[in-house]
Amino acid sequence: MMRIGLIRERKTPPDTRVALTPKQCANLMQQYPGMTIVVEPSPNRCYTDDEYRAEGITIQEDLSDCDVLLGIKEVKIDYLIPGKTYFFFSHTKKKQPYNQKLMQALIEKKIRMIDYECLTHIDEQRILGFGLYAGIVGAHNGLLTYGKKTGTYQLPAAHEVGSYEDMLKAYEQAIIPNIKIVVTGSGKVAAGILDVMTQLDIESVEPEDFLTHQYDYPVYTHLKGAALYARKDNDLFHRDDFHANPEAYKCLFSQYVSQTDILMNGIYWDEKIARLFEKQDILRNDWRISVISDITCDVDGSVPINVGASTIADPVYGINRKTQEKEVAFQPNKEVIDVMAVDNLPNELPRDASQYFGVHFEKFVLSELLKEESDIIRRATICEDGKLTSHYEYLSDYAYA
Ligand SMILES: NC(=O)c1ccc[n+]([C@@H]2O[C@H](COP(=O)([O-])OP(=O)(O)OC[C@H]3O[C@@H](n4cnc5c(N)ncnc54)[C@H](O)[C@@H]3O)[C@@H](O)[C@H]2O)c1
Repeated sequence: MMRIGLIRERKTPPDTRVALTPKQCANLMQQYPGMTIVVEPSPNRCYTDDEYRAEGITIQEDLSDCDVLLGIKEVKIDYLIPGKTYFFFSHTKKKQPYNQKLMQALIEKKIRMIDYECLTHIDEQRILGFGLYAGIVGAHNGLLTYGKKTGTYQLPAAHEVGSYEDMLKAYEQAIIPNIKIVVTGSGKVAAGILDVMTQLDIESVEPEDFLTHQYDYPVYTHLKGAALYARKDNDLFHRDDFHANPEAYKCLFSQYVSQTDILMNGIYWDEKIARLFEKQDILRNDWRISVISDITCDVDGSVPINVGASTIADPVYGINRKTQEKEVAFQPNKEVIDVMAVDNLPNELPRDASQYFGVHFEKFVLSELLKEESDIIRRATICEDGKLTSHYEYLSDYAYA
């Protein structure tokens, strides 16, 4: 017997995504007769309370009779119910200062905190995330921006269209000019970007050909691993060594800046990893990139001209190549590079993103949760019974302060 509650998102602005769609809830209750799923009402969720009711799901304010509570973003401390098992993105595993109080409250309230971000397969690949839809929306926004900046074609904004299916209908009319696109990354974001490239019939070409050929149709090349990084001492690339010693590697992107119209950035990045280019590179005479869709979206990170996250309502800003100052976007000249830096891209297609998330939650996580013992759940449990679990003891000074 397990009672699962879908909690209401309370951050401002409210996140509209949800861990399970109405249909997924109904299917799970049918599949597992001992399981009940109830939903806390919400005026903002991308699936309405009525859509849950229509599938026979109970809407209830008080979730204290549930065993497991599923959210998306950090739960406000006052709303944490002591002793429960919670799943959400807690953003505590890197000792994020802004969530230290939340971490301490999880300990105090003896909550079993299972963080979606920490659910991994044995090889450390993440199981759950919204990266695919970040990649899809980020690629779409990059193309939309290029069309608007150059006046060559128009695409509707993803959040105006509302679903990926309808976005694909818009692609049937879109004629993309003979541009060259670089896609970076090796995870779920990159998979989403590549999906859009395929849907728009943009041809894939090898990195060497991309650098040396011009094409009379739109093309992209996908840079990851050895095509993007090489050891400084011997020019080789080994994935495990790169993950362990990123400082020993240089980035090979610089040769692409003279051959690329749009950069779609979907890499994993941290401060030890070389940037794709340096700020002063945008002054190069051979600089060609006019749009950067920085889906990775670290401020002053792998894309050093990311000067801050933008919003779904106002997703793009310009960066003047000479002054490096922010300017209005979509100016039809080469002196301003347009940067798309939305950091909550999946919220543009929240119904698709939630559906995708729910499928993976059901497939890889729920079955583990129902087991007596699960390595996947154990590895992702940050704390329980008022203590950090052994995997997360490194958080002691942060969690018990
Ligand atoms: N803008 C947005 O709305 C948005 C949404 C989701 C994700 N993102 C960002 O996009 C980036 C990529 O996300 P993703 O979903 O593709 O990630 P992912 O976990 O699916 O893939 C990450 C990839 O990076 C590789 N990698 C390289 N060095 C690594 C290291 N030191 N540690 C871990 N992995 C390493 C992994 O092997 C993996 O292939 C992240 O920075 C993420 O924060 C942005």
